Amino acid sequence: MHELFRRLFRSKPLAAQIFVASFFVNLLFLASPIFVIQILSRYIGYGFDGTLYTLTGGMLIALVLGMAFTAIRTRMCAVVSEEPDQKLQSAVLDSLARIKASALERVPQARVQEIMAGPHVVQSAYEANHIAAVIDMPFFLLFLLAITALSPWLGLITLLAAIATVVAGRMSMTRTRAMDNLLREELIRHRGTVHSAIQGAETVRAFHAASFLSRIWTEQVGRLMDLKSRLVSEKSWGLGIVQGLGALLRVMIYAVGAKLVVSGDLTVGALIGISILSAKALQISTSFMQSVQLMAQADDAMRMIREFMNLPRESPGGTAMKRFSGRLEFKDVAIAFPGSTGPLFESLNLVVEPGTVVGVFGANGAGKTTLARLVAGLIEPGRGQILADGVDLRQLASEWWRKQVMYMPQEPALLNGTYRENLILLDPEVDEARLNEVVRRADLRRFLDTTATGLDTPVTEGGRSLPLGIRKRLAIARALVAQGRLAIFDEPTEGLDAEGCEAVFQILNSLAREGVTLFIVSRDPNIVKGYGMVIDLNSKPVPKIGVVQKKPVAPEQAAAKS
Ligand SMILES: Nc1ncnc2c1ncn2[C@@H]1O[C@H](COP(=O)(O)OP(=O)(O)OP(=O)(O)O)[C@@H](O)[C@H]1O
Repeated sequence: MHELFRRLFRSKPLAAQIFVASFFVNLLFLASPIFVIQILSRYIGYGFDGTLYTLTGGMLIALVLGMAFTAIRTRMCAVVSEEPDQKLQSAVLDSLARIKASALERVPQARVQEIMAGPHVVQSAYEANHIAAVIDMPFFLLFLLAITALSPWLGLITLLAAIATVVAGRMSMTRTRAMDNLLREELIRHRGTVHSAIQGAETVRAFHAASFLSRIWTEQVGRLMDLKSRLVSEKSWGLGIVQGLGALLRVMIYAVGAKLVVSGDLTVGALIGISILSAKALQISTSFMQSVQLMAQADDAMRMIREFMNLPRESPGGTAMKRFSGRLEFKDVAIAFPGSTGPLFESLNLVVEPGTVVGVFGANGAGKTTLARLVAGLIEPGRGQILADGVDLRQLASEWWRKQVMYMPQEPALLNGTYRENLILLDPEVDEARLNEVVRRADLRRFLDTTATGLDTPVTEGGRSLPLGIRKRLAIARALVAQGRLAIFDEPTEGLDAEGCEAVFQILNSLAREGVTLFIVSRDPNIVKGYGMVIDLNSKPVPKIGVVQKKPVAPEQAAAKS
């Protein structure tokens, strides 16, 4: 409800107009019972056709006006949610893009998906008809007053029925809300399993994992079905009560009303009119409760979204230097992941002059990729500092820093867009000539020539169906578009064929010649020969630093020397 008022009173004039329109919508609804009462008591009583025509004409005008006011109100209620819905959508997407990678990694993917779907839940709850249903609630009094004016006893019965509807709805809402939350948690777990089964479809077949999967599946689906059936019976209990109350109200109205008619305190026409009015009054209170229930679900979705949006973010501000030379300094850098018994590495102290080729070396799991991600500014050290030209990476504007870095991750992922859109992410203004040059350097031309639309071919499923070598080449090209003074290549030749490896050597050589600082994680002996400096992460917990060449040297030159 708080969110509804927030949305509604963002524009006070609009809120006032909606209330005025709602007043007329409800007032005009009174026309039909009045018509019934008048027809029954006047026309049937006196048989004068003029009365019938006048009443019918008036009724038709009221109907048309009622429809017009309803349409106007619906349009205005839709406006109430337009901007907040759009803002929520973009805030969620913005959070997804800006939350620190280390924080995002701790949220299960299935939960992130649920959070991303949250704005749709909120949107459905705040649709125009639900907003109108809540605003209609005060006008319940209008109908109650009309009934009470005709018969206080029947007014009291209607009031009691409406109170019972709201109380029953409230009780049902409290019980179903807790169950809804349980169901959501269970669904998130189940979606995680589904996701891993889809991602690992090949593994499931190759390792006969179907029975393993089916055990987990059966347990999860069993819990889900149990929760769903409890929820359905809870909801149908609530629905049953509401329907029962509706029927009970009709019975009571006619039973008490009939007695009043017989005793001469009420006319038949008034009884039928009251019946219409009380049905409308009860419908207002029922719709109100249904909409409030949806809004409570939206509140839960909003709570999840808010928790997500409160996760630590990359700073939007920060320093953007005029020029970055490529000089890096590591001061007492240490990192440990939550749940691990000790640091992955610590006390990393090192100065990397511009143009140095730094090789990162270590066994599987030694922390090579972690170090590469630290330098790329994707994660932050637990202790110490990484300085770029003397400025801590944490103080740099992340957007600016990413443009200084040509980063090629070990497992490159693409976004669903075209190849071109993926390549120009860091520099959407890059000209065609440069793009073609980058494509040539990454040895992508041959592959692109096999496609009908070249760079404009769409990427689907994040590029997972593409051969690893092509994904790597695309990732290299994407990195090169940045044209920074620091290149971080994580296992650049892993999975590449001879031509691909050759293209990587050439790229590394030319970058080294241009004086770009190279940070390379690789076991490829041809690249290893080119290292000017080595960080050995096998030495635990303090990495060993080895200076292989005093001066920066390209891999190609080193290969020639050996
Ligand atoms: N986000 C994370 N959360 C928790 N632990 C992590 C995270 N990222 C990496 N690790 C752990 O840190 C250790 C080092 O991982 P990293 O990927 O840096 O190793 P690596 O040397 O690159 O390995 P490889 O040679 O297999 O590529 C591993 O034990 C890994 O499980």
